[in-house]
Amino acid sequence: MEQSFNSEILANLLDIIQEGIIITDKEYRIVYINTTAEKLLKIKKEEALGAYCYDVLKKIIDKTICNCLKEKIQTGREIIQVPIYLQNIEETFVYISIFLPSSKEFCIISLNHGFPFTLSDTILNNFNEALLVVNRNYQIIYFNKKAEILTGFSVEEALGKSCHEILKSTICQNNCIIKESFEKKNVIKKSGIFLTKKDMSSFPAEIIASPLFIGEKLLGGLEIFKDITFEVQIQTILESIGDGVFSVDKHFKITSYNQALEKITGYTAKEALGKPCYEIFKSSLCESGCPVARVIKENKKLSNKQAYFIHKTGRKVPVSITVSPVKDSQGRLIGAVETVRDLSEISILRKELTKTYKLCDIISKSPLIDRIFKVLPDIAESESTVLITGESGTGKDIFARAIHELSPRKNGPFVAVNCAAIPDTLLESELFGYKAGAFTDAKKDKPGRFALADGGTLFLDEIGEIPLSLQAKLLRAIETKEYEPLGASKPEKADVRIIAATNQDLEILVKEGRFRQDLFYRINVVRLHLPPLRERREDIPLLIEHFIKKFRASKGKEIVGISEDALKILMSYDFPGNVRELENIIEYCFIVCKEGLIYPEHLPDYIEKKKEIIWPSEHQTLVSTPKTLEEIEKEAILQALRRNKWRKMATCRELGISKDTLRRKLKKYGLQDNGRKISP
Ligand SMILES: Nc1ncnc2c1ncn2[C@@H]1O[C@H](COP(=O)(O)OP(=O)(O)OP(=O)(O)O)[C@@H](O)[C@H]1O
Repeated sequence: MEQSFNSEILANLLDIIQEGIIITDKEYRIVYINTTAEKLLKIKKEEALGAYCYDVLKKIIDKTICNCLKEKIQTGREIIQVPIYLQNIEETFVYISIFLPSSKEFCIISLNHGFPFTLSDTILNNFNEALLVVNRNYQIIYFNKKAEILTGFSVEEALGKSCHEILKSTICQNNCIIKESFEKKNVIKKSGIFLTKKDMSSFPAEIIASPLFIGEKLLGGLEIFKDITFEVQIQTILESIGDGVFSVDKHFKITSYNQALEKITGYTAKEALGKPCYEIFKSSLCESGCPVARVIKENKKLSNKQAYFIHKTGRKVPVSITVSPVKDSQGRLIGAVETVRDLSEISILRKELTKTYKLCDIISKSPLIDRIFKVLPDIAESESTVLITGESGTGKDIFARAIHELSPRKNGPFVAVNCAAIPDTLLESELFGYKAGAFTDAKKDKPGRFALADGGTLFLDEIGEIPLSLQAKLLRAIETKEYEPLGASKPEKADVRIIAATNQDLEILVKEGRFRQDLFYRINVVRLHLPPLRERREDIPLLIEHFIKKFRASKGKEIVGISEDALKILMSYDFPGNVRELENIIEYCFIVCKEGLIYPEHLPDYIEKKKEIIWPSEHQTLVSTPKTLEEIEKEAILQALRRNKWRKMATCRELGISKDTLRRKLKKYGLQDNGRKISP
């Protein structure tokens, strides 16, 4: 049968090719076997010729495979490139192809020295990544289509070459990745390596190298490489922006992660990549309303959602996040990208802006008040007499209470006396008490405020109103801690700390001879001046909120805040009655307003009219246009009230009218109805 192939040239040619060739007759008896096939099958030409091919092959091919091949040949079917494992000494893999010419006169069996792929060539060529396979000597034995495109070398140029000649990567010389994978017997992945193409241009690549073993025996290795120019460009962009950016796949695994995020979360990209996003960010939204899940589900962008992350150190980081869906080239959803803005600084600034100081029941955001807060504990700690000055309603009373609360006397009584509210004739017995029989109505002993305040604090409000006749006795009581109740034969002791307050200028009263200088010096040991509300307008919104809360609780009305317009009006109002006036205004609003927000129409009328008629500014002349006598009188009373900080008694004194007359005039001009509290 050899004669059928009597062309010696053909026989010689077949003999030198690297492919094993066996030719059988139609009975599948071997009529030709070339040298490569002899070597591969470990059989001598003489033994093989005339033998049935499957008798020869089954010695080195797994029986089941051999039977399967036999069956196929017998049914006349061709076999192309089936990888088979030869159980010869070298234990190699070969591709077996069996061609049956149409005449079916003979059959050609070819044995390709191949590699143990279970994937067919078609699959490998359609593989998305460039792929090459090397043998143990780093010679390329497989090179797919993508590898051709990426490197510019054809498969013919690549096969048989050493891989470094084709890939020419920056790590080929010293850090050969495939060599490393052989040594470590593991898959190695490297990114940011530059590969040089056939045309000498280069591109950044990611390479995965894997050794190929059969049992313990190293056969070679494969390299998968891809051009990551786009990713590098994107990464460069991502690194150059200040916001944190990361992307996740559909399973919430982090696929990219920029440097800004490392700062926000404390986790490096290395720690984060490949992890589920909730493990890294631990956001306040992770469990309840995961925005990434929502975006993936609804395929819709989500903007500026406020949340916080937990930093690696456990600190809460306030953030604003925007999440967008990510699609592949065919428009299929493949994940999401999230941008993260760190709001820490903004919230620090916001906190700074909304910083409020609170001490006991006093709230403020004014640095002027904060300065007082800072010294108040020390003042409280001392036993010194304190003089609190400030216009009416600025908070002298609550500051006095705060001093008491912070002092070592806090468990003792706090007794307040408004010296202006008690008629001069009664003030002495009110302060010092009396003994039974001291005067006609004195049936039994009555302790005074000094006695009641024993071991605690006595707050003498409006101390400027104390008549001169009583000032000497008061001075003695403060200095010696001893006093004599009316009708007493001997002094009594009272361990009292004095806090005095006034809205008058005591120095002027001293000059005018209406206040004793020695008493003034005695009480003016520590002086606190409370600025009027118009000098700390920043407190207005805060106090409005405070009073709304207070009245909401006590009056049970669902008033939740103040409208911008109403706030604007109050912000530009001068508040001659200070915090007390503001408190009264809000209380008035709680009567007029049903629920929701306080609007301008809920504010007392006089506030809007103040500049026109009711509250002329201090510099406005009384008679700028012709006025009626009544108008002049009304304005004169208002000016006097203003000068006397809205105190009736002082106003009466200045105008030389009685309290009754003033009361009538105020009623006549409707001044009581305007919401302003006028002190006695
Ligand atoms: N900073 C503040 N925070 C909260 N409430 C305040 C503040 N300042 C004043 N108030 C409230 O305003 C009202 C008036 O304050 P307070 O009676 O202390 O003023 P005052 O200066 O003693 O007035 P007067 O001189 O007329 O006696 C009180 O209800 C008080 O609780």
